[in-house]
Amino acid sequence: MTAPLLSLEGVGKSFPNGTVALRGARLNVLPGSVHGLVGANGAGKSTMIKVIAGVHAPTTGTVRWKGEEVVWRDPGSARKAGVATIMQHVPLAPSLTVLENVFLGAPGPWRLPRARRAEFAGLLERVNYLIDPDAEVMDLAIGERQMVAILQALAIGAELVVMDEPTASLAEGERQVVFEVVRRLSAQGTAFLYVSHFLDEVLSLTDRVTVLRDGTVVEEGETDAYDEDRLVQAIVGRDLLAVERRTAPPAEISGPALLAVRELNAPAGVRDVSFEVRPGEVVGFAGLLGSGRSEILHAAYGADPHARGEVRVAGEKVRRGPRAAVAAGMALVPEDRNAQGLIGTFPIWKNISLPDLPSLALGRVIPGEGAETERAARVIEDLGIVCPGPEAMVTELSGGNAQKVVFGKWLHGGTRILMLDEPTAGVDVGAKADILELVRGFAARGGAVLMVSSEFEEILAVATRVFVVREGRIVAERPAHETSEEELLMLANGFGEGGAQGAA
Ligand SMILES: Nc1ncnc2c1ncn2[C@@H]1O[C@H](COP(=O)(O)OP(=O)(O)OP(=O)(O)O)[C@@H](O)[C@H]1O
Repeated sequence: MTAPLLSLEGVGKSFPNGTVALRGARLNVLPGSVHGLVGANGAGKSTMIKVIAGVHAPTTGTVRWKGEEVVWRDPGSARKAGVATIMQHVPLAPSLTVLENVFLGAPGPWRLPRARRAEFAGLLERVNYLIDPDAEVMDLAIGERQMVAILQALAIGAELVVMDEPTASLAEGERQVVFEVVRRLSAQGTAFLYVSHFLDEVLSLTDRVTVLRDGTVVEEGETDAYDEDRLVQAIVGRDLLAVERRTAPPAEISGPALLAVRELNAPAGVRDVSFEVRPGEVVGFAGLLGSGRSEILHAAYGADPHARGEVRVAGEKVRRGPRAAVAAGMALVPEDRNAQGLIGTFPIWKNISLPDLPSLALGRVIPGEGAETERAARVIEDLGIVCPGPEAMVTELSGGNAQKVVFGKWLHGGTRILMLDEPTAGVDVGAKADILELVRGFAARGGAVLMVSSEFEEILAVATRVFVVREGRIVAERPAHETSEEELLMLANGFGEGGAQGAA
């Protein structure tokens, strides 16, 4: 067998709070290979990446690079050795240009425009991609930023590129570009460690795969030996019950609208949107990235100060603004949950109680008697949040588990209308099924749900009705049990008959 480029043996990592994130983990990344790393939320993937990137020192075990034992005490040492790590929230300098970003970490004087430009052109040729070197990074789409990060890795001569969920927020076309580049560069000899919850990506892109569960490696081998079922089995440690698609019309949904939206317009890209949602309904918004699907949710919730239109909850007009929306029983779970959903310096229980903050004594640091800890414990249980308990700080959670906290805080309490933007982004296959079940249960108890998802399969699994969104408008409406992923995709792309504006 080829000697590994990077290998981890018996690597353990414990955090000061006692959490053991890795125990005796191993990994062998072969030169020029694409190696998949998968596991449930909290399994230890990010911790392993951080050990490789020199962010965390392992508590036990050894790291070998090209056969030599190494101790990388900071990210600079790993980078110098040839390991580039692209984290999920790509830390580029937004006010610098593409060219400046690409050579930010490169050795030598970087203000030598002419030489740098020639080098830049060479890098573009290697990846077969075009991007304006003088564009400012803040103006780029997420997919383009991802490419800048890859170019940055190449500029420092990385032999191993570690990518943490690189396609999580990308549109289909952009995902394909990333795959293309990974394939191309691995053929040229660059190795990749690829972390993703999208198992279809892992199956089609990687040569080898390692499965982590509870900090230990439970499987490793050539990807060809796996199919999706076997990977899921290894990840969650049990067979997973698929969330069954609705094949029949939902039980009679009647009564007056719980949410009525009229003539919603916003400069962010919402045009003449009107619709109603009744108690018990789950309405899916299917559209491509940039179609305005998320903007509609934000405008209806009152999070967009420039939006105009009328929003009524149970017949009562709601004033604009998140405060009034929450008071009316609306909850928005945004896609970017880290930035918008959680307070890092608060423990889990307090984050979960946040929607009721006015009723909490300010500055309290221990859980209140009964209700609050109980609620937090229930959310932890319902969503299978991996954590030491309700007192754990949210900064100590894995990415997917932190997302579950944001989702969970709205599930209990006074929420009647749940607006979900990509509710399962970043959560593992097991938790995905749990979240979809909870969405169904919330509606069954008389709530109304609005859900945006780029995975149409997921919309079809829980929605009762689907609105297709394109260019800021609802261009078609379908009962979920009468449509298919193919039809939704056609409509979202502007093919097929338009259909009525989706007023209920
Ligand atoms: N700084 C920290 N302090 C304490 N515990 C931590 C810290 N960082 C991570 N953990 C814990 O270590 C475990 C592994 O977390 P890690 O982030 O590696 O999981 P992951 O596999 O990347 O999950 P996800 O898919 O949700 O991103 C989790 O139980 C997490 O709560």
